Amino acid sequence: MTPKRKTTAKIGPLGRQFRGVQPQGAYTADLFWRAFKESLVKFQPRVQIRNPVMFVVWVGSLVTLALTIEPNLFGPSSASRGYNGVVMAILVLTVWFANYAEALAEGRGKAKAAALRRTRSDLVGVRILDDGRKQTVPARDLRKDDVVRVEKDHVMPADGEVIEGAAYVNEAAITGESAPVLKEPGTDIFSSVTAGTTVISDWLLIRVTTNPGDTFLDRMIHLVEGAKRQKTPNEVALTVLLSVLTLIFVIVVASIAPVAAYLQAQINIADLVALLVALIPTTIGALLSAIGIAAIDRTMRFNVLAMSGKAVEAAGDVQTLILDKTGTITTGNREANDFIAVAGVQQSDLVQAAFLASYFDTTPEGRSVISCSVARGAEPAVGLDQAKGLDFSAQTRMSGIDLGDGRVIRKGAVSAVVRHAADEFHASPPADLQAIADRVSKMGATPLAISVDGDILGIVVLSDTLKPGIRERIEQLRKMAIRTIMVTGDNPITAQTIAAEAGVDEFVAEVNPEEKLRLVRREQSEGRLVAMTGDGTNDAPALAQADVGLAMHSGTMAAKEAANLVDLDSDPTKLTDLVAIGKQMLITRGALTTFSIANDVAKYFAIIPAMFIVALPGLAALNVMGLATPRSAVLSALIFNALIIPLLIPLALRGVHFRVETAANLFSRNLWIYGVGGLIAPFIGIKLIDFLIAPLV
Ligand SMILES: Nc1ncnc2c1ncn2[C@@H]1O[C@H](COP(=O)(O)OP(=O)(O)OP(=O)(O)O)[C@@H](O)[C@H]1O
Ligand SMILES: [K+]
Ligand SMILES: [Mg+2]
Repeated sequence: MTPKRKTTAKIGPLGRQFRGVQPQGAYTADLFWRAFKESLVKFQPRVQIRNPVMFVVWVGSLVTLALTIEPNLFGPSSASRGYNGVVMAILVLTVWFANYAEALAEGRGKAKAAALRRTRSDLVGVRILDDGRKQTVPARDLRKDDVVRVEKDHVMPADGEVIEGAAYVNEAAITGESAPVLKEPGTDIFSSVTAGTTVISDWLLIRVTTNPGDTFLDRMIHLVEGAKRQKTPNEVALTVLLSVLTLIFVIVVASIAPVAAYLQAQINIADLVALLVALIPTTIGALLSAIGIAAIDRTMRFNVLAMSGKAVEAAGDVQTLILDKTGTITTGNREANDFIAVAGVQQSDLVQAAFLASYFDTTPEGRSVISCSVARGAEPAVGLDQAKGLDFSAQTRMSGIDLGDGRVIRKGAVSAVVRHAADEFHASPPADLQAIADRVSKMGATPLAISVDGDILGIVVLSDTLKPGIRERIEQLRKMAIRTIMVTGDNPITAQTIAAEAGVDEFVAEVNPEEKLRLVRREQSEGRLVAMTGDGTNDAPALAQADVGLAMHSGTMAAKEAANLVDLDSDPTKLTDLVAIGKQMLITRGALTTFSIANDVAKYFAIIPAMFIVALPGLAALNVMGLATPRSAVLSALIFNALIIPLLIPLALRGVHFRVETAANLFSRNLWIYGVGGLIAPFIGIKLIDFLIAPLV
């Protein structure tokens, strides 16, 4: 059992139509300055070659550099040194803008990674040797199974498991959440500690569970830094498409030279380069990687760690969302608030049995049963010291106690307790039990049956409430054509009530963790991309199988390792935010690709007539923009081509405005805005630039 119970029901972007609620990480002057330095480093050929579109521009700037030095390098040319030099300068600027966009997108991740590195660099641990001696060693010398003692105000040197002591730990360095967490031995979650967190009271004895380099902190640094950032599948596909487009334009432009020679039209190589750069999709080529990095950065500001860009991208394409009932759709603070005895049983006997059944039950449900039963007069019985507790498990759906006097008390899902009574005591359930349970379930509450030696005394009512806003969220998911499936270990009637209240498309009740895995597989076999959340070790297989697996940081290490996203706030409803972030990234990419390609059409009308005006006066008809001179036409187109990049950087980093609507609506709206807008903008922009620079050239 894991406490995915968060009292706060945070409703993120989707609930507020995404706009204006993105976490604000301001771009500081320092970030701009760092990005500037980084952008210069990116001029290296081995960086440029990774982006074929911009690489062509980069090569173009070398060619025009050569022409600036020797204008007649490729044969007699009417272009002056100065003209070639200006073309070169604009091309260098174009490459630089692309470098800057990427550097700016990477900046925050790098800054965060640097902070995490600092945390890691000065970690030391006090190792306890077999003979009991203490030895202070740097964290990098600690190995799996070493035992270390961590005192108040010390930073945890390694990931580990508490084996002795109890202390409050501040995990802010990792999770950003400064509320201290109590760590103690013996529980799945509360006994695991993370390197980089600080003990703020008492002391702990820790058994190290990871070797240096494998800690969660190391993994975080690795991820955040994106050092080995891999292109996502869609990004690769788009890069290939843009490269092919670029190659086609290289061939087209190269074939202009012989045509011109045949027509005896003298054309300048610098103009050919300019034409090529204007035609290839430089806008999206320059901004593509920034869009992807910015999306990962945005998940990070939501306090979600993405194991890869692929996970964020997949979130945008998800078609099925598998959501837990308790703690995801409902607040998960299931509270015992009533006891209903079956006919012939005293209410006080039921209350007392419920109390005893929960005596060793440390789950929130168990503690709640204790406090409610104590309020109604239950009290510890004699002989509890010889009693043996039975922990709750999602498999058995029961918990309980075996008392010293031989009594066996059980509490759990009604079907589980009925089976237990039949199997162990050959007892059949009271006649009115099912009716009481169904009545409770119909209200959306969870009935727990209590049995003593197979006699079922009645029902404890665990009530739970829907998270505020969850219904709206699910409605929005439906509008985006995402199927929602609620899974729960609870009984079918409670499940149905909650499912109806929340408005999910489907629900599956009485599931155990293996069935979650099967459900993920079933959806995938029907060709859908599946997302799910989880926190327990039991959830790990399903998290690994899902296309998007979001693990809770409060969960077990196994779950976190299996998932491709980890929520440091442990708020499972964030899955819906991640879908929004992923979708927004895909939409931004699509919109800017449309814009980029539409944009290039206009430049063709500026440059072609300018190039051939002398040889083919008839082409003047193409000069629809009425640009001043051939020179100013080429330069205006090129300047516009460069300037559009920085103008669109904010949009690339922020993402285009995202609204919940169907894919078809979205597509046609974006086609209008970015397609038609992309067609018109350069006509205006180039004309304006031409007007400004005409007197100068
Ligand atoms: N502490 C407990 N002791 C005994 N029975 C419990 C306890 N907690 C839950 N149960 C019973 O076991 C069932 C299954 O619990 P489980 O945690 O697997 O699922 P759930 O919490 O109901 O749903 P979800 O999968 O949405 O979290 C519950 O519906 C309830 O009937
Ligand atoms: K272009
Ligand atoms: Mg549960």
